[in-house]
Amino acid sequence: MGAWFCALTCPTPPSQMFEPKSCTYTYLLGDRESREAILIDPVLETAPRDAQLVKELGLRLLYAGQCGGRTPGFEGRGGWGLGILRPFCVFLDLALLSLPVNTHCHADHITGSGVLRSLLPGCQSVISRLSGAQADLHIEDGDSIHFGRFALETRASPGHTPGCVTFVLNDHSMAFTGDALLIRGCGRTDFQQGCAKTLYHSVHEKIFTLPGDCLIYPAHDYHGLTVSTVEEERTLNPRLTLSCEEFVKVMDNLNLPKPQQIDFAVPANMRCGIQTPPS
Ligand SMILES: N[C@@H](CCC(=O)N[C@@H](CCS)C(=O)NCC(=O)O)C(=O)O
Ligand SMILES: [Fe+2]
Repeated sequence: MGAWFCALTCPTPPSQMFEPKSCTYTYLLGDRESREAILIDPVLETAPRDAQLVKELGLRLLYAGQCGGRTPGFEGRGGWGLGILRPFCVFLDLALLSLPVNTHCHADHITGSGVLRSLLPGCQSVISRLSGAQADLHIEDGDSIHFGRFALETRASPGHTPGCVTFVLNDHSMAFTGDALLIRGCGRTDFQQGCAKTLYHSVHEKIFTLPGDCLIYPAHDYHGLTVSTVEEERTLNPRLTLSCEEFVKVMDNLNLPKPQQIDFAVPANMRCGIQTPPS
């Protein structure tokens, strides 16, 4: 496989970038040939680290413009933005950018997307339309985000929030599940219009239907775990192996403390994590 994580010289095993305060994983994926890259779930505090890595790796500018149909960069089912056709990808020699995409409107940290837009000129943020959050580009179920020879397929996986999506690499070798599916766990459903029944169906229909050896990369881990597989979670996840009815009961009785940053993270993330949001 030609997609790599984080280090050009280290295609395997994939590495992840960690933000310790919220235990968030940020993933950098790129195509060796074109140098186009995508950042999944960047965090405000570690955005400078991510930008530095993008620069060190000599990534080319991936410019995400609004577009009305099929473009070299995006293939969506519906119309994009205002339907104005503009090129999605513009390459600038040694430009320093990748595309930050968010699996959902996070409650526990402020997204790094807004800061990355400043640190890496031309960088544009992506989130699902159903999140209701502001971004340069809004994606929907079935949309593909291309980077070089690769693409991430967007699979709507609501339940933790209504706008949650899972990104699946086009060869189905890895899935970035956000907070829908965590390793031996799943996202809570007690805020942000969460719904346990919806989450159960999302995971079973959109993630557990992937090949058993598909790698699962979540947005968080609180136990030091880094990666799982569809087969592992299908058989070992203590919540998602229950019946839907039992799952709902478990989720209704988690009694977790609310995330420390929720009161300011959610409003900020609705505005791309910055005070001056993209229009
Ligand atoms: N203690 C953390 C918040 C932990 C938390 O609530 N995590 C969420 C995912 C981020 S919105 C979650 O869904 N957890 C599920 C679980 O079973 O732990 C903090 O204060 O930030
Ligand atoms: Fe979350």
